[in-house]
Amino acid sequence: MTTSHAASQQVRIGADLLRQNRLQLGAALLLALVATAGTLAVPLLVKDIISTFGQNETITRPVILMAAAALGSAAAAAASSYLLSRIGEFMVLRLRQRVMEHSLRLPMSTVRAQGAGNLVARVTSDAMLLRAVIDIGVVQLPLAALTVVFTLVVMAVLDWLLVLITVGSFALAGAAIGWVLIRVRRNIVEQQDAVGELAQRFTAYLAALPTIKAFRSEGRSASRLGESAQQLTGTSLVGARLQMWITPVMQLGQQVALVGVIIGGGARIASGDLSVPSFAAFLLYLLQLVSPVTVVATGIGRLQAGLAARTRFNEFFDLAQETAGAQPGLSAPQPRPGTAAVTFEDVSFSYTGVPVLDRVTFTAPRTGLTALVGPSGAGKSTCLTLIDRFMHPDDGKINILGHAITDWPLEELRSRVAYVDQQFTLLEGTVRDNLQLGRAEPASEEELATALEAVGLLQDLTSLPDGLDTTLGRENDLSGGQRQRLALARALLTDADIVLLDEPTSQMDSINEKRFRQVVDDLATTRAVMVVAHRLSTVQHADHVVMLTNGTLTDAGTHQTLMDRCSPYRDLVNSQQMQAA
Ligand SMILES: Nc1ncnc2c1ncn2[C@@H]1O[C@H](COP(=O)(O)OP(=O)(O)OP(=O)(O)O)[C@@H](O)[C@H]1O
Repeated sequence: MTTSHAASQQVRIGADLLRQNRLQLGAALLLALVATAGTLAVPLLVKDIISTFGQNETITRPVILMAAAALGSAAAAAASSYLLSRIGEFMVLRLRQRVMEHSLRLPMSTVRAQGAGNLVARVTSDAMLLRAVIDIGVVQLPLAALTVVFTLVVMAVLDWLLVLITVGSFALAGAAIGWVLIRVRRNIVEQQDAVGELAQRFTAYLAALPTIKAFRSEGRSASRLGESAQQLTGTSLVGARLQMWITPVMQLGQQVALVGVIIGGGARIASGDLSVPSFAAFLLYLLQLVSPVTVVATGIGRLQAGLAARTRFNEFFDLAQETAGAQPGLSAPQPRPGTAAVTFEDVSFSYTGVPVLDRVTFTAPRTGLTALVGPSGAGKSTCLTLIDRFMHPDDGKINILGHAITDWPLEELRSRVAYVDQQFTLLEGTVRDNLQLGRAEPASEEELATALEAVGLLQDLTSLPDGLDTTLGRENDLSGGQRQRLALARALLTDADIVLLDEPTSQMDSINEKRFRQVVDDLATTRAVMVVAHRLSTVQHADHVVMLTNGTLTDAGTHQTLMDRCSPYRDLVNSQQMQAA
């Protein structure tokens, strides 16, 4: 059963905005209307001033009115624009928060398929594009359209024939731009895909930087990245070639209108159908019309970009989150007494169609150390990831603490399983944050010290510049072995019933490996500890050994039983003893 957040996660800009910003949006709209009214009033006031000259009256009043209209309009426009920016920023904030949370709740396979860089591009550039929908679409565009209509109405009152000339000229330009805008939207989706692809490749190359440097591949890698950047540039240039027409075509429309209006207006004045002040006001309106008409034309282009970004967000929010397991609301199951910690029954699993585990059956008891051994690629790590439900078996049954794995709500399952992966991952955060990752409640100083002492890290970490509050990840990093021991201390600080350790001693020296064995033995007295290990010395004393070869179970039992009856295991042990000798 998947958590079907999809429908509720969709980006519904209109509904979202109205719900959360009703007052601010109303104020922004009102201020924008005031600004537009002020702008519209100015030419009429100019007409009054010209008429006043003819009547030999004082012009003080219309001049003051005109100045007040112009200044008031500017102030209202500024305030409206700030309010809109504010609404847009908060919408982008909420969207970014949702994208990041949704990304973290996706299944690992989906995150791998999407690529980290692609997800980063959503939070950065896609979110910025979507902001345009607020900046432009909510107030500016409707208001500009309204201004155009009002202006045309006032112009029609001044002279209907000249308005027909104006509308005809702009309509021709509009039709040409409409053709362009349809293509702009398609191009913007392609551009955003290319931005995601570039970010994805760059992130992957940065993650592999030590290898790139070690193999002197900076130049070759840079030129491959350059190719991705070139692809993006190619797509962006197609967009630029489309968009370059918008403003010139609008200006052309305006020039045609201007010439037509001047010729037509001249004829109308000569025939006595139009007064000079009205013609002056008409011309001012015509000049004023260009700005809102251009806002409409370019605004529709930016709106298209925002809507294209919205489509990408909706596709992203359609990705199903991790399966939640048991129905929400049902009380979480309790471990069944007397049952094994982990049971695999005929479990099969494949990565995108390639079989990795084939009907694997084994049991890990409730307490004690279970070792998963076998040649490289046998499927040992895959078994651990299935236990933490990062992935699902294609077939077979996995039971955890007496219940089918899917009967556990995901959160509950993971609170009962502590997992130390092969990369002994550290988060960018303080040592303390890293240690407490699996805990609901913060650990006391004493608990932290005990866990660090147990893995032999107390001295190393307390002598860092800020002790346990030192931030790891950028300037301060730990050695491979220290990372491994910190990851183990993190598992010690949880009260998980099952501890999964994937290659936990691969980077430890012999002193720390010995210490590790002691820690694991102590842990295994009260919990189930499952260890994947290549170095059999780490796990030879295990209560239970499970050997896998090529995705199938070879044998399971104590070390001695397997030595007696399982020749592949014997060979594995002997080959390591020979290497050690
Ligand atoms: N993300 C993945 N996508 C596709 N195939 C994968 C993925 N991870 C592992 N595999 C494949 O699954 C098989 C089992 O891998 P797994 O890591 O479980 O083996 P392992 O026994 O732990 O190996 P090792 O001891 O080398 O760590 C291998 O053939 C591997 O190539």
